[in-house]
Amino acid sequence: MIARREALAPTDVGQRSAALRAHLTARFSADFFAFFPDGRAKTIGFCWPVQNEPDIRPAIRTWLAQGGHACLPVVVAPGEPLAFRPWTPDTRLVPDRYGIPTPCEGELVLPDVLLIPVNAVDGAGFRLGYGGGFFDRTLARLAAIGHPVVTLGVGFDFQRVDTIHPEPHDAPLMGLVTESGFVEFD
Ligand SMILES: Nc1nc2c(c(=O)[nH]1)N(C=O)[C@@H](CNc1ccc(C(=O)N[C@@H](CCC(=O)O)C(=O)O)cc1)CN2
Ligand SMILES: Nc1ncnc2c1ncn2[C@@H]1O[C@H](COP(=O)(O)OP(=O)(O)OP(=O)(O)O)[C@@H](O)[C@H]1O
Repeated sequence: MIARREALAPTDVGQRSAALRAHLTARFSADFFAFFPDGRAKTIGFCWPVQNEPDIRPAIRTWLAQGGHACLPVVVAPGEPLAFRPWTPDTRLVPDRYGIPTPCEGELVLPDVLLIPVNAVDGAGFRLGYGGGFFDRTLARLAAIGHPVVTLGVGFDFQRVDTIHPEPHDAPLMGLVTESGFVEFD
């Protein structure tokens, strides 16, 4: 799946990403966050695109312009949950151990919504990532501290599969956004 995505031409990734972003920004309205009734400006956790992952950065800038907040994941160490630091267009990013641009200084925050790239995703919302277990450990940690988070996968249509053969540690996504629209999982 990674090889298929990396084989996409830049213009193709650009067009698919733009379509995906349109579905995303269409949800940046009251009903998207209706299940957060406390009126706080919400923090969206997103990933800096690598290896032809969908580029949702323009949608995040739209979110910031609407008064929202954003953050990026920080790999603290293998085997640990992810941490998160705030992101604005002025934030300095430094490649982490995997080469992923990462904010290396500043406070730690928690996301209310996690937009997480998928390498594959199945009909029940189970995600195949890069095999680090970071996403599942992070969700387990957020659940343990009682911090609610909405989890949406970000991917392309061809990455949808019948089953990724989930293991007990796998936590399903609540929804998925691709170039053709939104899917909500049970
Ligand atoms: N853009 C982006 N950032 C992200 C994620 C993501 O999925 N996409 N992650 C979502 O959780 C976290 C990073 N997840 C990672 C998980 C494993 C490896 C890793 O072990 N890489 C190996 C090669 C693995 C392989 O290809 O089989 C390496 O680079 O040596 C890297 C990053 C945080 N940041
Ligand atoms: N909640 C957890 N607690 C402890 N270990 C975990 C947890 N979740 C995952 N792991 C460990 O991480 C390993 C890799 O998980 P998995 O193959 O699901 O990664 P992934 O979701 O593809 O990776 P990533 O989210 O980093 O892209 C698992 O085999 C397991 O050992």
